[in-house]
Amino acid sequence: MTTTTTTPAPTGTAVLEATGVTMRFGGLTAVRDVSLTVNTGEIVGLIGPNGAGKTTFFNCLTGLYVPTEGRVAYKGTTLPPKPHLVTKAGIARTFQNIRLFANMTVLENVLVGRHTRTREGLFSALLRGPGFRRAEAASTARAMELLEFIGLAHKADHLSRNLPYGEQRKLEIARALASDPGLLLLDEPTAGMNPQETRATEELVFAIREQGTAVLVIEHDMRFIFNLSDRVAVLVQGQKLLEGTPDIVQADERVIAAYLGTPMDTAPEDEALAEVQAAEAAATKTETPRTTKEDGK
Ligand SMILES: Nc1ncnc2c1ncn2[C@@H]1O[C@H](COP(=O)(O)OP(=O)(O)OP(=O)(O)O)[C@@H](O)[C@H]1O
Repeated sequence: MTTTTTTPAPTGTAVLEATGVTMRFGGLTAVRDVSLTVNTGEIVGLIGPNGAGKTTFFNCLTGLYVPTEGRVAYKGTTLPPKPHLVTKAGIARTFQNIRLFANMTVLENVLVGRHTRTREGLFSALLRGPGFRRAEAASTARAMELLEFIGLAHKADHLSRNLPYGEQRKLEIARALASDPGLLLLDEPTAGMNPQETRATEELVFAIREQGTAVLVIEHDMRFIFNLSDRVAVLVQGQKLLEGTPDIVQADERVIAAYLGTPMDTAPEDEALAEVQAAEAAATKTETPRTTKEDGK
């Protein structure tokens, strides 16, 4: 079978350009020389086995980590590695584990996400002058709009800890959207969801794209990712193994091998493919008896 590493023509201008991003933790290189572009109007999926470096890469994009090497640019401007400045620039994210303010209401949680878009400072807030009140009203209106959008407006005054799990995940997305991002990063948005909730999340992500926000999403649910994404990038052992349309990626033998845990060498391109094919051919020829394998002898 012939495999191709193809990146389709960009659908718009680049929103995110990560170039040669490397992140080392002492002796461990969690992300190695990864480049990735997300264009306006795109949903891009990022997949890879556990420990492949996906979240570390997200952390490099959002300023939580300062990459050891590489550059991250948003709409052509290099981003400073500071989370609040990255959010202010136009990139918002959700986390693998829910990070809501449990004792705040649904509306308040979304309002927290608005703070980077509110100009009013501390004095204005303390004095509660007309400027502050106008800004506060505008923020509340926008937050309510977002709650309508995700279908939680009727629960605006509920404590977030009382929401069912699927709604908490939705609320996290609303909070991220409150900063009016041009790019939304979702880290495993369907983790722990039932099939209906997953389906609803898929619809929500499409709607977010319709509204003009590009999306980069990490997911382990392959059906979700291949349905959703215009393009999928695969990370294995910190390196980008390949990138392409869902059709190309899901048919790629290296991806199948990586998910089955076949060890990869340093080069993720043709060398690795040759290794995987050679290993598979050897395994077919030897046909080791099952009992010997299970005994590990
Ligand atoms: N702060 C850290 N310090 C040291 N090592 C780290 C740190 N963060 C991540 N790592 C290591 O970097 C590698 C990549 O981890 P990362 O969490 O980015 O993978 P992942 O692809 O997101 O995995 P998963 O799908 O399980 O969430 C792992 O070996 C992990 O142990």
